[in-house]
Amino acid sequence: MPSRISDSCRPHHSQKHFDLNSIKELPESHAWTSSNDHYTQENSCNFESIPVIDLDNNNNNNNNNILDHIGHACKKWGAFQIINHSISEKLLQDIEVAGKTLFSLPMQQKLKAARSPDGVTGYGAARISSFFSKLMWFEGFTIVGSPIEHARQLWLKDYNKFCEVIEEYEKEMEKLAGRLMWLILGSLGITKDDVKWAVGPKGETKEGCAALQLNSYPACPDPGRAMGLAAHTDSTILTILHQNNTSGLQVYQEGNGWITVPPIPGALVVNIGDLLHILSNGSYPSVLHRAVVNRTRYRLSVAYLYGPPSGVRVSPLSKLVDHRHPPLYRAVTWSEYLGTKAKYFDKALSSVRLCVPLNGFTDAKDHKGVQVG
Ligand SMILES: C=C1C[C@]23C[C@@]1(O)CC[C@H]2[C@@]12CCC[C@@](C)(C(=O)O1)[C@H]2[C@@H]3C(=O)O
Ligand SMILES: O=C(O)CCC(=O)C(=O)O
Ligand SMILES: [Fe+2]
Repeated sequence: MPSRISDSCRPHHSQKHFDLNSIKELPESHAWTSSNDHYTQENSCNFESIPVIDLDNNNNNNNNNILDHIGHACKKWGAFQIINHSISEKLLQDIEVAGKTLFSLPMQQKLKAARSPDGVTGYGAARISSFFSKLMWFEGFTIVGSPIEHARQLWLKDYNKFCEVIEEYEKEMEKLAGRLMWLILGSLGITKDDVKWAVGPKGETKEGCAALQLNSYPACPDPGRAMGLAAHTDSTILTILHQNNTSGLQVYQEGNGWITVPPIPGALVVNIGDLLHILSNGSYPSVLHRAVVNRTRYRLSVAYLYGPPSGVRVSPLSKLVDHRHPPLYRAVTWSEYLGTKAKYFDKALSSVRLCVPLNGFTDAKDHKGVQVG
């Protein structure tokens, strides 16, 4: 990802680094209550979760069938799981091992690759921490492109395997993300002819920008009062998430509250991000989601955050705009939007909004009447 994205993310405060693995009692700094940022741990029971979509054409009657499923999932949930997606089990295992190896290093070692105050990549707390009064039970590592510089800081030598796995994962995810973007847009009746910025001279999908985020959630002595990763939407077109076999991811659904997304071996979760919300002119709202933690089990997730190519200004697609559906958002580059998110967090989408539509539809989060966090 280009440095321009790096310029846009400035944390508001620095924090002490806790070694969460060795803490036996939840510190006050990590104890969330209902008064902290509208925090609520209540989960809904007995509700269906996000759909599982089989990407293998042979298992669906035809491509239209997949598009219908995807369209329905995007409208109703803003998220879905995919199976038969072409990412091998081996690569998913390898990335898990790479993540675990990194997070099990001693703290002083991980801090050698700490994210700098105005940087994007490296080891650190959740970027959105500055918007909350309590700390999250979380440690993260962000990679953009080659991980080699950080790998050198972490290990000095023998980091080749780690780098190979990360690069292979990024390569495979880039292909899958492009394919998913076209499927999702296809479900809105959009073709390659309608999105010039995404198509190269030979009709190929242009390489987008992306970040790989490794998320670690150690077992927590008091999970009911802790928060893994507070509620947020991603600033992406879409995010592809791999979670290990410990549940924790929850999506928010109007009327039903927080719904757990169960880990399915080999499946990947796809989240609609804010830029797709903008592209679709509000038809496919970005999904509010969070991660909760577990008393006994370690949880790891790997998010591939996919955005448009550098410098591209994303705005509601003209095919989705007419006199009855005026454009709801102004054009933004990913870098600009990340800057907006770093400043306004859950108000970022509203801050690039142009007008209130005739049908009275509001932003996903306003609509849900939920305050993020
Ligand atoms: C490209 C990016 C999206 C992200 C900010 C970042 O520069 C790299 C990390 C991403 C992440 C992952 C966890 C949730 C999130 C809100 C955050 O704090 O860092 C997202 C950011 C985002 O989507 O805005
Ligand atoms: O760990 C998870 O399940 C969620 C991670 C996430 O939301 C993110 O990385 O953006
Ligand atoms: Fe996320």
